[in-house]
Amino acid sequence: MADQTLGAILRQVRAAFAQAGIDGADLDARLIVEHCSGTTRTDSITDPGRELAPQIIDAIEMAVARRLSGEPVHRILGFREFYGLKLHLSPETLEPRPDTETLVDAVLPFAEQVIETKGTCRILDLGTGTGAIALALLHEAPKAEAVGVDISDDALETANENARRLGLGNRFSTVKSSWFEKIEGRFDVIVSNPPYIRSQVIPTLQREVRDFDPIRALDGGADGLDTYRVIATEADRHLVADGIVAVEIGFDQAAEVEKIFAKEGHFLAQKHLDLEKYDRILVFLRSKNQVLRP
Ligand SMILES: C[S@@+](CC[C@H](N)C(=O)[O-])C[C@H]1O[C@@H](n2cnc3c(N)ncnc32)[C@H](O)[C@@H]1O
Repeated sequence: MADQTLGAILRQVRAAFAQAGIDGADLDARLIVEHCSGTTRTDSITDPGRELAPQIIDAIEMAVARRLSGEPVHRILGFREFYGLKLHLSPETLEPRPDTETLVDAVLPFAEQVIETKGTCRILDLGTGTGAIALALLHEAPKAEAVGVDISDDALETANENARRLGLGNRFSTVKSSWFEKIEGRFDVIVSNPPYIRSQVIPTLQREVRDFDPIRALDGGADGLDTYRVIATEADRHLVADGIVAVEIGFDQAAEVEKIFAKEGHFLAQKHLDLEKYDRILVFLRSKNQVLRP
């Protein structure tokens, strides 16, 4: 990189990403340059002539090479924002997606309703990954408590570390378990963004997802619905009488997932759309008479 000022480097990185056909080339360039140089967006506007030190240029060049080889920008940075929280990523955690914020929105009014009557709300997050869903709920509902479950030690370590950094560690605990296997007790809310991609579709996913998100976080079995069957069958043993189950689903899975839950006696209470207007979140109740806050 010949001109080593902040403005020039940003332009060069942006051009390299655009030429490689990277979606969101502008944003990725800015995130990488700001992260490696410790600058802000304001710095690039007010001080574009700032000289960057050689070790910063080296770090930017390395990050650019990783992005050009297909690694997603947040994997390179090592963290991603979710519901306004900075969450660290690790090799076995899924990068939390904006659509999953809808799951937090869907559950929050119910959690607040439970807190008003019971003083707390017990949440079980199945397949917690970075802890995204549980930690966002705990951050928004300061009297709630959550247990994050995962099969991956690496994910549980990362979720605990995220909880600690966010000051939520005293209300968050983790259990290594295959779904409900090692879970004891009952919860007001069971929430999950399970793996829901059909196994045969995985090789066709964008390389950013296929090569960098852990397969275990994506693969939902032959029809993508394996985990919904487990949750629908076993939730009853772990829910209080007026508890709810809220799950994220694939864009075309609403009817099938509703059927799986209905077969086990759960009533569909709410459907929530994602940012692209697909049914993305389903909320189930045990009783038709229960009233949920919208
Ligand atoms: C789609 S990711 C969701 C991660 C996080 N909740 C989020 O929304 O960003 C699914 C998670 O389920 C975990 N998982 C896969 N199989 C599991 C199993 N048998 N038992 C518990 N967790 C499992 C994966 O390790 C992964 O963290």
